[in-house]
Amino acid sequence: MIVGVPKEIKNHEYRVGLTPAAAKEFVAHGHQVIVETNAGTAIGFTDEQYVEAGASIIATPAEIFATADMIVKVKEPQPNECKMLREGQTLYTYLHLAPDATQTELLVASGATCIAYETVTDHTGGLPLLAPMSEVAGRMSIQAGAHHLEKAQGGSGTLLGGVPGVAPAKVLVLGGGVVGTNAAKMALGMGADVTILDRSLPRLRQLDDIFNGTVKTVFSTVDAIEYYTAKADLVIGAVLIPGAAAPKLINKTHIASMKPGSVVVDVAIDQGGCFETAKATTHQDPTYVVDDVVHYCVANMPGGVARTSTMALNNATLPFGLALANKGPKRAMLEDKHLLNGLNVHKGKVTYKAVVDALGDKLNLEYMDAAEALAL
Ligand SMILES: NC(=O)C1=CN([C@@H]2O[C@H](COP(=O)(O)OP(=O)(O)OC[C@H]3O[C@@H](n4cnc5c(N)ncnc54)[C@H](O)[C@@H]3O)[C@@H](O)[C@H]2O)C=CC1
Ligand SMILES: CC(=O)C(=O)O
Ligand SMILES: [Mg+2]
Repeated sequence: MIVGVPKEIKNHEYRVGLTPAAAKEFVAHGHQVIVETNAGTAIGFTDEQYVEAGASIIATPAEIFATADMIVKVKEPQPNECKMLREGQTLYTYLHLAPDATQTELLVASGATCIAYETVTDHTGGLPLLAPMSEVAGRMSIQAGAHHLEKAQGGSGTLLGGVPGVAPAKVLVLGGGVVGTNAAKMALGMGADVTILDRSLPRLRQLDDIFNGTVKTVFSTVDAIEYYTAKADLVIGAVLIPGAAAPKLINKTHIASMKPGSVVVDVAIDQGGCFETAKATTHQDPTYVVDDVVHYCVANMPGGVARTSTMALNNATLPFGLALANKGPKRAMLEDKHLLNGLNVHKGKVTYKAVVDALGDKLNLEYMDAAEALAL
């Protein structure tokens, strides 16, 4: 199979779909790998390294999309990329379709087989291709929050850990999954006073064990959200219902109740965000202010530490990517229900229920079971 790796084009996105080491694995399995020139240069993966790995360097994205059987990316395809996809071609990348009608419409129109990293599952009920980026974004969320609590960044001038004689800042983490756990680790490490809200009691029990009582765990209710948000210096939005639009847990009234100069980091913004006041921002212009509360809502946070993120992402995506290439996408998915869960769009059919729930009426979409769609 010909595996194509275009350069990412989202704002300040320097990650790349395959590292040279991953490209070498595909070549070792008898595949041809084509990489757009300078796809990884910004993070130290040079064209020469890809050539040494056995890949070919291609001048333009148009040539990659025209030639490749499978496109391996990081971020959701931008409109001009969607328009280059075609039936019979596989797209393997993050998609986040539920909050994105434009992309969904374009992928349906393309006829291509579109596999979303973020909905591939594992036998523990986890999301193995989302997890590495959630680890990164969770850790970064505290760095970003601490930075924006500084006066010069619009914050209240609060140090997360406090100092002897001055109490630490209060950090509220909404959602104690991968992002939330990694955020809590960093916040604790900096000496903050951390509370995690989740609606899963088993998860709260696990968190209590993991943190050995050093974080407060609270069952997520409207009342708890109201109470803890008003007291927090920093709120991290980290909830997820896989593949679905994020629930809006924090409304305008909650935001208005916060202290001036408090900071919210909506990591869940890639699924539409869990703050009513959130809108996606970029690394170039990451924040805006609503009711004196600084909002940081960067939809591709791991792109900020693109070298670490690319290696972490490839560790997770490589085995599934090789299965797709070695067996062909159809057989690979039919033989692995966890990979099949990644299929969101195939031959114009939407095969992920939560996407149809979010956009079905607006786009006139009908849901089709993934295995059934693969038989088309
Ligand atoms: N902005 C960015 O650059 C990035 C964003 N993300 C996003 O971060 C979000 C979280 O991802 P993960 O931590 O991997 O998900 P996860 O599935 O590991 O954790 C989500 C947690 O939210 C909890 N939850 C769901 N509904 C809730 C509610 N109503 N109240 C309280 N808790 C609730 C679940 O019980 C679960 O523990 C996702 O939207 C993901 O796409 C991930 C990586 C990068
Ligand atoms: C998960 C995601 O959206 C990202 O890593 O950019
Ligand atoms: Mg206020």
